[in-house]
Amino acid sequence: MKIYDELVARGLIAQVTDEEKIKDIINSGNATFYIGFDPTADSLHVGHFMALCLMKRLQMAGNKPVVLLGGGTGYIGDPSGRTDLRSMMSPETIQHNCACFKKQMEKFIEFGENKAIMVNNADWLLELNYIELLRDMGACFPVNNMLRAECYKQRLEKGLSFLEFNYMVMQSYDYYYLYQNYGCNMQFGGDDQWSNMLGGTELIRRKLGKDAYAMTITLLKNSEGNKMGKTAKGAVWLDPNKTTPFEFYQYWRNIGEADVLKCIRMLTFLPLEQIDAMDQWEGSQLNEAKEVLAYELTKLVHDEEKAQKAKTVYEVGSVRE
Ligand SMILES: N[C@@H](Cc1ccc(O)cc1)C(=O)O
Repeated sequence: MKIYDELVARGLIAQVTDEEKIKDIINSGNATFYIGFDPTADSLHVGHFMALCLMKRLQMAGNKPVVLLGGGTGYIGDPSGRTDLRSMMSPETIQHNCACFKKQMEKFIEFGENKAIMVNNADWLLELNYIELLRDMGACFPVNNMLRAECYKQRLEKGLSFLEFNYMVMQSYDYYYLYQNYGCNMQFGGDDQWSNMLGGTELIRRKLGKDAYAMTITLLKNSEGNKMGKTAKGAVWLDPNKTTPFEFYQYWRNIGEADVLKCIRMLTFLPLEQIDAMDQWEGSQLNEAKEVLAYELTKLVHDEEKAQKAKTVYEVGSVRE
């Protein structure tokens, strides 16, 4: 099975700008694609993990990943899909968080010559000149369209500042910059990024007369429609000091029966045939499926030994109860 069909079969694709083109390019391993990560905390979380796994899947199919750290966009903060106002981060926090992200990412993605590359948009965004940028790019962003963008919907009721309104311009500029400097012709991201990504493809089309593509991945929601990867205590982090391997294991081990197969399909690297066979499972077998999910993910994020240990501790705990 080719990579595009695999992504479809895993339920990972939400929206695409041009399905046939994207399919052709990623199936032939000719894409240089990027995903951006804003340094909003000192650890990655489950949403980032999904994006990194997508990178890995595409890299395994021969495509070239560009990981973009938002050391520049972090100064603004993406309002996409959010109702709350983000607090401004200090330059020190931004740099610290970028360093934490970098360290964690290196565990998942192979960087180096002919492998993935990592860039930081602080390198080009922080030196932009305001008047120059407005004259160069301003005309490519029709405000009437921007105001209709899905990502601002909730914000238009509650208030959207000019600072945040500019976020889309920055992300679009990134894509334009990576297109020109790295031959990057595809951008991926969470589904809430769709409008920001279209801003970029449109900018490339208007400024350079070239086609560039965008594809979003499905947000991970449970059967009740709530975003997954959160507990009462907050996000499920990848940093073992913030969410221990056991807590991480436990989170997945306790998810709803209705969600377990979907998660195995979207988050693990188990072969699809094996997952399809599990589709018929019911009753106590679903418990086994949860075990598979929790084990596989803990192994990917931490390591096999920690996964085994978490599994044992969990079993001992449930016998005692
Ligand atoms: N806006 C993205 C991060 C991002 C930053 C810069 C980009 O060029 C692309 C993506 C997010 O909040 O998840």
